[in-house]
Amino acid sequence: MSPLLQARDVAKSFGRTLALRGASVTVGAGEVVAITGPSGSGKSTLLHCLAGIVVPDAGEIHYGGTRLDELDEDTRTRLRREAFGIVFQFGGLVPELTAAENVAVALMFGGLGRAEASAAALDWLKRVGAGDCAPLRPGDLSGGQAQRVALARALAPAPKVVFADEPTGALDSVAGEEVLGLLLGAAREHGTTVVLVTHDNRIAAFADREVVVRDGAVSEVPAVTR
Ligand SMILES: Nc1ncnc2c1ncn2[C@@H]1O[C@H](COP(=O)(O)OP(=O)(O)OP(=O)(O)O)[C@@H](O)[C@H]1O
Repeated sequence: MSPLLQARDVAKSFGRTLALRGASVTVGAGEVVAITGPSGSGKSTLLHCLAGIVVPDAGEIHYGGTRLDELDEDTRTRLRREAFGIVFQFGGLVPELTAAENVAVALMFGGLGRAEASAAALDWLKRVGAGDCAPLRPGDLSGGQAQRVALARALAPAPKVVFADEPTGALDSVAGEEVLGLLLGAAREHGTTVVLVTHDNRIAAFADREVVVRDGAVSEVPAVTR
């Protein structure tokens, strides 16, 4: 499998807190990788560095042939919008927009016109079982509905990589596995690479590979034969 994403010796501090101290990880194209580890070990920070949301203090982030950490902010943001889909624990939806508009806006960033984007947004909401949510604003959605809408928004523009930070964290285990099933089903269908942070071993077991972060560094767990 050819490497698509790589963190090399990444360090990141927040004030006096050293969140990452030389973390390295390689993710292959089409691979589903779960980042696990104790609370506060640096999982989210590593995900944010890989996704170009946080710029490391030291080390390198490679995406394809591009040094993500060396791009200026505008270029990094553009690349993120074009190539990455991002799902956060509590959805991270824009509160003023309806569910359908939240998804449509992501498609319009990708170049679709308003009418096309609205139609495609509705299709995606139906695909993730959130068709009824289309006219509702995030404040009127349950946690599970918001997660489904966030998933539709992340997947609709056909990203190369989906980054998900505790994508099932706000859900009970049944709903969590369902949302994860939708994410992995869509990803495997399209060959999308998925990097997800989870503290839940059952969720991690669905990944191709688990990467464990401890004290800001990575110890990779070998691929499990299933
Ligand atoms: N924006 C920030 N400002 C200050 N400190 C931060 C920030 N982000 C992370 N940290 C600190 O960096 C360390 C690593 O945090 P991170 O969120 O990456 O860990 P985590 O493994 O994802 O934790 P959790 O499982 O609890 O979400 C923690 O000590 C955290 O408090």
